[in-house]
Amino acid sequence: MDSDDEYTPEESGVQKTQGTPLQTFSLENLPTEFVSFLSKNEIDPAIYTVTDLPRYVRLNPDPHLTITPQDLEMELGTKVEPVPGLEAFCRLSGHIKLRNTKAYIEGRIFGMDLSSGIAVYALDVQPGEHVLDICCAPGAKLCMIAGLLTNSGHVRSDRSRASNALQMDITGTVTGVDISPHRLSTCRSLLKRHRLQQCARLFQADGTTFGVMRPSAIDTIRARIMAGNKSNNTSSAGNGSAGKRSLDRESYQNEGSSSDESMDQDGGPGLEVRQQFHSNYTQKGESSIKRQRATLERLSGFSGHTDREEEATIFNGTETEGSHEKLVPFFAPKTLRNDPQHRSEAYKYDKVIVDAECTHDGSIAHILKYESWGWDNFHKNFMSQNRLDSLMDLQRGLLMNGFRLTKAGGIIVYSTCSLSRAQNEDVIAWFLTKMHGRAVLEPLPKHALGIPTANCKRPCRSIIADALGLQQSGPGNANGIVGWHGTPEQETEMIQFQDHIMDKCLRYDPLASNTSGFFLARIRKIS
Ligand SMILES: C[S@@+](CC[C@H](N)C(=O)[O-])C[C@H]1O[C@@H](n2cnc3c(N)ncnc32)[C@H](O)[C@@H]1O
Repeated sequence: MDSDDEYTPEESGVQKTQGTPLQTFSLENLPTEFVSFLSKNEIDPAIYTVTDLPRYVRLNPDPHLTITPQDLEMELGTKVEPVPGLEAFCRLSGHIKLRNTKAYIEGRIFGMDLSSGIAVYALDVQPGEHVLDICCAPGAKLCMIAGLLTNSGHVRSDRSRASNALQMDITGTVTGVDISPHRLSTCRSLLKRHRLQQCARLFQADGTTFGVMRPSAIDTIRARIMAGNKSNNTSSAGNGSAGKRSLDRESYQNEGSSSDESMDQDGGPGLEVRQQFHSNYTQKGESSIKRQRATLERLSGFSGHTDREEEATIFNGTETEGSHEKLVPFFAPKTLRNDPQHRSEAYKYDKVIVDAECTHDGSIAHILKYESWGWDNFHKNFMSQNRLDSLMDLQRGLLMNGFRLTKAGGIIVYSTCSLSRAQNEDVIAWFLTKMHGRAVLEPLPKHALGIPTANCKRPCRSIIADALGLQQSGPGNANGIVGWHGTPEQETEMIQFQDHIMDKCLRYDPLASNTSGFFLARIRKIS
């Protein structure tokens, strides 16, 4: 829950604001149930003493809505420093309430933590791509994705004609899904305030079963514009302008990874971070896939595990064309409103972000707000036993469905603002095991922007063994839960698999990184 400024007490399930958050905080104020949750999940309560984390804003890159750091500094009356390497992000010195500022009301800035920005960069959004954001509300990441699709670096900043604006706005789309209608309303308002609504549509649905593929109606419009631009370009050869740019854009789409270079000649947004996160599907990637698959095979000892069957039992949705009910969007611009909602493989998304519902324990600012909002509300919202019991299943279901809706070769980013192992490394370990080589982790830079990350936690071996269908044995712990013990060879494979997850995923925590707590995994869908 990074965009704290987007959350009202009501959106957090609290009826009334009873004051402002404390600037100083004593650990003794934390409720007993929460302390026991932290202890059970090996989360250091000291993270809640870091109450002076820097605040970040992202400046709207739209030239009509932009503001310079200098002007923002004047308006806010506090130091505003651009974050080197992460264009449009600025660090604020003071604890300003952004909601009431002119820059915020006019859609010139977004409140967003750095770690969330890094999650979006891990998606490596390219012009023309179709992105799905599962658990999208209130919408900080969705707006950033929409901005990357419509304001790609220099392209929009010098556009001069209306037709050019249209052409830029439809080169890619983002589809947001959330279960909560009032959070989706906030998301819709954010999109409109920041004038990003042309490429975005929203659905109120359960992200574990949502089945609407990327919009297809847009293909016809795009083809028409591309054809028009080609002839424009021939007739106006030499004079630069709109036609030339549209061809450039077309070649970005055709050339795949080389698009980065062409985009960034003039300095695209977040160049440095995008380069750090960009990882090509190269020979090196392929050998890593083979290694991951072989490890799982050796570990499972030919347990007869069939991932396709498993997947079929998890999903009850169908991916075939045929008669189906169309889902009415919660919000969609005219161009995307009457989409036929094709269901076939060809309409899967290029990139999917699953910013999963979680216990939010890493979001310091949010947790500390309950000091004034009332811990009872916190307990009701996040700590009730029912919720905790079903949360990991929900996260697994969200990730599985995100995977299902991604095209082969596409990227899925899984993130949470929890620091618990169960909601992060364990979900990833379970998922990779179930996918048995059809999904692989891609490396994420441990020191992007020079921000140190915390060590990842060792995923639970019983969960991995269970997912692989391996027999659990041994004396069992105090609760009677029986652990897994393998042959010496299997033990080695198990450790390698756990190390692999710890090595490839990222954790930010307030003590190590001086950011909100955040977990991130980048997954490539192989087939
Ligand atoms: C961590 S917040 C997402 C923050 C958001 N990605 C952003 O950047 O602003 C988690 C969201 O998951 C939503 N959610 C919870 N259960 C869901 C489900 N089954 N399907 C879809 N969304 C769900 C919640 O309503 C909440 O808005």
